[in-house]
Amino acid sequence: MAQTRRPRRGSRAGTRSGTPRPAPKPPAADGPLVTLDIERVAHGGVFVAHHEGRVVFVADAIPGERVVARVVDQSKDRFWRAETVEVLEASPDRRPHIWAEASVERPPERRAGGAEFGHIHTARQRTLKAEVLVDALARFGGVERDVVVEPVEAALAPGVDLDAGTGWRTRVRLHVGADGSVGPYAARSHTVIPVASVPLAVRALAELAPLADRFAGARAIDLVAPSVGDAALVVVDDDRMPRGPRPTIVERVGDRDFTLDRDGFWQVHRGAAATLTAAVHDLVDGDRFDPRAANHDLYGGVGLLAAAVGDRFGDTVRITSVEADARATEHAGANLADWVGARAVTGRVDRYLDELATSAGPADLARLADATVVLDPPRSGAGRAVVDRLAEVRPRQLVYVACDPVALARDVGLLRAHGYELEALRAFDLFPNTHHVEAVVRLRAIV
Ligand SMILES: C[S@@+](CC[C@H](N)C(=O)[O-])C[C@H]1O[C@@H](n2cnc3c(N)ncnc32)[C@H](O)[C@@H]1O
Repeated sequence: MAQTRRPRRGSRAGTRSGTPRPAPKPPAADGPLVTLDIERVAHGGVFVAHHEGRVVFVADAIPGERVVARVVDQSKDRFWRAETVEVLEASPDRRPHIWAEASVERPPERRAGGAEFGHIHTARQRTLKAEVLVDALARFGGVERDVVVEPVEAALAPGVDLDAGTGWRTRVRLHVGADGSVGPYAARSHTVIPVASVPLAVRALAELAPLADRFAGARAIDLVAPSVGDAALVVVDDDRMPRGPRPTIVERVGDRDFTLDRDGFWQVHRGAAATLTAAVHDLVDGDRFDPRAANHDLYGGVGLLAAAVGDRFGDTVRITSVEADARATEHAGANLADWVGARAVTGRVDRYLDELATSAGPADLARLADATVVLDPPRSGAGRAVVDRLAEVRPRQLVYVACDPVALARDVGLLRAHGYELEALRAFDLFPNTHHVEAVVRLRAIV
């Protein structure tokens, strides 16, 4: 079993920048108990109630329920945070939390990180995620739109239980507590919850998890199960481990293989890469696609979504993958090597677009205006600087892959202000039992 000392680069479920987040303030264990009527879902896996004119964000609840909750954070004037301690009137959509059996002490399932919807039946989880997306698009994007969150098969993972929403994660980060216990962080805290197994993970990782106890001196343990080859346990920041070459893994999507660093970014389960590839493949409008234009895959990673475009339109299509991580770009170049029109460049998207906007001559600008741009930014979204630059070079269609509804909605709002229109949207339940939802949208330049 090989180990590496290098912290993993950003992943959807971990720290996306690769730098550890500061520990949030621990929740108060002695806050007041309040009885609350749960009104609706909010972004971030919590639910909205009111108490004496104040908004309360409540964990572990379901709209329609009446609960007793402990207030764990009163530091803000306008809203409090609370955690359900007793359900007085339960929703028919409530079920035992998926962590309940795995946890070795109680009541950690109430605060387990990464499975904020684990107490809700899977179908209702999807309607709640749709409500979050609809609300975010209306509030921050100015778009009224119905949304259906589609279920996703976690392809080829033995032991996956689609109904329970378990057994799908191929990457898991476990943290090591001061007492040497190993497990995920509790929600909004750096308290480690010891778990005997990891219900969201594919079976190969759940089987590896108990071994993590042997690495109590490490800062964290990453469990990685690539679709090709064996699962591995990767120790992060353990000074006892020798430095070595950075190991690579192979992930297979359809009949394409992608090589990447074992600690590099990859989608969080096997069905996710295939689902997003298919969605990008379908959402690019073929009538507007110009194979000779300056097409781009921004935040390109190791070339997954560029490959989706190549698979649809042929490998003579021109496309440039732009990615900040030099190693990922190197892999993208190799992964797309059989494709004559593809190239991969290392760079931050904002700087790359800046340079493009200032150095492009009239012919380049025309090729950019005819282009299709796929973008799959980190959770914080593309943001104003990138959106402004994109709008300047004005590609005729954008296909935007987003893992955060609010960041997506904000960027859609900015793009609409620049004369883009949201034309198509699909949303996927790539992360059952968590509050996360993935959306793929197409926008077109209208003016
Ligand atoms: C959500 S991942 C998408 C990767 C790829 N599209 C895929 O599906 O595998 C975001 C990628 O953006 C890269 N990244 C983050 N910030 C960036 C920036 N400012 N400029 C360029 N790439 C960035 C990360 O290294 C990561 O590979």
